[in-house]
Amino acid sequence: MPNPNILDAALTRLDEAARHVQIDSDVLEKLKYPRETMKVRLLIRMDDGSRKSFLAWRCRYDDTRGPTKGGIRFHPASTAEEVETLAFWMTVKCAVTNLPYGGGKGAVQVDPKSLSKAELERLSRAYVQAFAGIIGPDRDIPAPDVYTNAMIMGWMADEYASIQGEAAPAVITGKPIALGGSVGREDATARGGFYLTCHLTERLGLPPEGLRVAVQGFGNAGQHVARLFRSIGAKIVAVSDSGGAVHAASGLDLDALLAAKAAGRSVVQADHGGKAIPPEELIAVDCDVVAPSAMEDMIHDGNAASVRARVVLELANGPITPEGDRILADKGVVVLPDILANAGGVTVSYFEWVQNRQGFYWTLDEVQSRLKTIIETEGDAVWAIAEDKGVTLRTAAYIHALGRLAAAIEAHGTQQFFAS
Ligand SMILES: NC(=O)c1ccc[n+]([C@@H]2O[C@H](COP(=O)([O-])OP(=O)(O)OC[C@H]3O[C@@H](n4cnc5c(N)ncnc54)[C@H](O)[C@@H]3O)[C@@H](O)[C@H]2O)c1
Repeated sequence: MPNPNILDAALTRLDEAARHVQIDSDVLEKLKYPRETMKVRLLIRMDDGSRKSFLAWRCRYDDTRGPTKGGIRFHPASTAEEVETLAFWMTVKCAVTNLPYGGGKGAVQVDPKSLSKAELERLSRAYVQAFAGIIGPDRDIPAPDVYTNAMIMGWMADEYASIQGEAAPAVITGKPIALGGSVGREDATARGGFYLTCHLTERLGLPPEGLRVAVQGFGNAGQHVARLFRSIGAKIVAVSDSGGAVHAASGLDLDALLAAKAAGRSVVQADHGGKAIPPEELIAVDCDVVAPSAMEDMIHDGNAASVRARVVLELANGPITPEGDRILADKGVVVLPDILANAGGVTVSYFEWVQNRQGFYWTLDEVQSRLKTIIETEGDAVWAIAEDKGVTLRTAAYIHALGRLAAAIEAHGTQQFFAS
């Protein structure tokens, strides 16, 4: 269940960053609340002929730097506050990576595993019917998130095109390639985090070879990051999903785990070559990098002290609470913060939007090398701020983002400008 104060906790990170820079008070005032959050009830026809209602939201947190951008989550525990927090993080993330976007997010409170495929399609189309006035290629551009995928984005783009009476592929990213998606989008979130970790290996004090990696959450982000780390010879020592967790100090059989997921089974049902462990023990396994890739608030004051990894790679959004952060910093664990570490997804979503608008499509090499350049450039900038100001990489990333957000907000005139 999401923490009801999750937005307040997220905003404390911004306040912490603001203490290290000189910015106009307008900036924090503007970022204190979301610009707009729309809540609707989606009513769909179920396969048995009955009708069922689902709560759904779309939030546009801030659009100073451009149209709002952010995924749509289908999850039974989603709330308005969670959506607004995720939209706030998107605002900051797009500023860290210097994408010409503000931040948005959406969700449907639903357990998608309880729906048939046809019901899932009706729900996805109903979402776009409800929010067609708030989304748009120059207004608010959704993408996949937890329990949504390329096929769902394709249904949504199709529904939007029917409503507008013309094709508008740039309204949504993460689409199937055959429907205007970008090559390289599928693994982009994981790839961004992977590039960042590899780029900083020496500075992070990680062994260049024989890296041991644990992955919490084995969906899009988790599966791809495991595959990418394996490609450089790393061992995947533990993984988990909503069905449980498995561990092998000598390395799990990743192909068996991926095959089980592809067949719709949990990691615990795979022929993984290790042993099942209680899911809460995953973050405490002996490894070099632990990559939370599931939900928010997974590392907190109750378990942060048990983390044995040297580095936490935040592929999930908000997996560490502020108290958890403090404990990890005291232990000397380096956290690669979500707003930089998982920004590969929105970066390649941006590339997809650019390609849709140009009607000109890039090669995989072009996508990956542009992603690498952005992640490494912004990673270096964040690292330099952390060194210069003696702050964590998270605070440094917020400072970096705040500089760009402030420049945009202050360009409309500051308090000093209007009062003088
Ligand atoms: N997909 C993207 O492009 C993208 C981009 C940026 C950030 N993220 C973030 O990454 C995280 C994962 O997103 P995704 O797209 O990979 O979702 P996904 O739906 O593909 O996978 C989520 C995974 O988490 C697992 N999970 C759920 N609850 C869990 C729990 N309590 N313990 C362990 N595992 C659990 C699920 O079983 C599933 O394997 C989210 O925080 C999301 O916001 C995703």
